[in-house]
Amino acid sequence: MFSFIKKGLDKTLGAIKEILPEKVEKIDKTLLEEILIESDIPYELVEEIIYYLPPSQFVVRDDVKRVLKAYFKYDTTSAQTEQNPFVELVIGVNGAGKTTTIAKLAHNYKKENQSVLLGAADTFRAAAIEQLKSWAEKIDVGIIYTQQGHDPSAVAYDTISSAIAKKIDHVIIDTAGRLHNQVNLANELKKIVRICDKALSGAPHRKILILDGTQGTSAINQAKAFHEMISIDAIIITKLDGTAKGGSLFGIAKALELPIIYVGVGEGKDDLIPFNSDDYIDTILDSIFTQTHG
Ligand SMILES: Nc1nc2c(ncn2[C@@H]2O[C@H](COP(=O)(O)OP(=O)(O)OP(=O)(O)O)[C@@H](O)[C@H]2O)c(=O)[nH]1
Repeated sequence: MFSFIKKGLDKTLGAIKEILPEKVEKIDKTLLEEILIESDIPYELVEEIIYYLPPSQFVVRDDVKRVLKAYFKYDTTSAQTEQNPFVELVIGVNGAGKTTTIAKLAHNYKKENQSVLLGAADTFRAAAIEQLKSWAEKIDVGIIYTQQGHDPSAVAYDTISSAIAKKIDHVIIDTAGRLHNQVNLANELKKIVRICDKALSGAPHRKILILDGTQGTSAINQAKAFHEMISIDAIIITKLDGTAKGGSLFGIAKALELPIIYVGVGEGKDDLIPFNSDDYIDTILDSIFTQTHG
């Protein structure tokens, strides 16, 4: 797992190495500040991190770790997936990596010998339905879909009902990332949430927001808008492998006060790894300090 997060942070670690070619035992806070800014931690946060460090000009690994770790206090290590079916609603703007992430998530569950049914409730674009169908085939899981333009809530309802009838463990429902306008989108998402609850009281059990990690801090505003619409439960950051902005996770965790549950580190079905803030922070600190973790 450790090497997996390293794969996702490869470009970020490369950028750190440009600033700091040799690892150090103690780091000058001015240099640390530069590294944190370069990895796309929002500036106010960098200032805050520096403020919470000991007053001396040079700081050691443990000092930095303690301060960085505090930003991930919302993380949960285990998912509350005891409900059957466990219903997840996946939300995010087009291109964030929603479809791919749904496939990866489904593949993960399958690897744990759990059954999965997908619901193609992004009925706004025909391509979205086709793309999810093609992934469902590739990873060999069932999918409920309808024609473009049909009611997405009906798809959500049918998917959950079908999963209950077939005793399926996991339902993952795709949603539209964009409609004609923002109000329509909000209304549609709220309706889907209501209808899920009608199909199975308490569903959806987890509303997951997909954020593109290459967008850095600008993803935060997007996330806030979705959070206001339907109150998100957890975040997945995609394309961490494609960016040198690996530090943006601090900004996202702090601004949204939500757990980051997985990160996407590639385009394949196995490229979704559970997010562990200790591994993430240690991997970054390993590229700065000679002292190893543990
Ligand atoms: N490198 C990398 N690429 C990713 C990752 N996740 C998704 N992608 C790519 O990002 C692109 C968009 O992903 P989609 O899953 O189609 O995104 P979407 O949000 O469903 O977007 P629409 O299909 O436009 O609604 C695709 O080319 C994916 O292969 C990731 O973790 N790493």
